[in-house]
Amino acid sequence: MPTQTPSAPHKPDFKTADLSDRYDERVRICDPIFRDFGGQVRFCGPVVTVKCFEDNSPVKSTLAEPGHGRVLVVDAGGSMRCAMLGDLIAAGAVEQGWAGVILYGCIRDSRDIAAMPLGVKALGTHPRKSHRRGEGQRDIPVTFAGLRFTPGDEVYCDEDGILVADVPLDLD
Ligand SMILES: O=C([O-])CC(=O)C(=O)O
Repeated sequence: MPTQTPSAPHKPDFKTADLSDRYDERVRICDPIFRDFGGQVRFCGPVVTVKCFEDNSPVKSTLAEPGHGRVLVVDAGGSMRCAMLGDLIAAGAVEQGWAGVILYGCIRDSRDIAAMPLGVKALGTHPRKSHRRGEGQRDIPVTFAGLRFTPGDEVYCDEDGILVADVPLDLD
């Protein structure tokens, strides 16, 4: 067993395809609009949500908190006009033990983020940073890519996509 720091997310073995077959109508599946940018493609954990548009203040502040293996789901309105996550915030998320980020928007510093042990699913990349005016909401249900994410849902991500359940799934 590799040694993990206390805050490092547990990395379970699963395939979303198998979970879809096994749990069928008990799980919801995201429209396939995301690309993988993180060094960790398979990740899962309880959902924390933020909603913000071209202002990444709540992304930065939330990922600076202890992650406890959770996944930050960001409804950034699908903006393709700036990046809501870059290498510094992502490195902080790794440090704090977040399992990953699902971002309905763009990232930057993608080469650096690809080398980090963090799951990152996003729409694309953009060189420009976002505003930071302290605007946005946290811990509310968010809807994008055909799915509603509610804080406390469990999300499962891999190369094939994003699957959401109301309760943790038995992965054995
Ligand atoms: O600071 C930002 O807004 C995004 C960024 O570039 C980083 O996280 O390094």
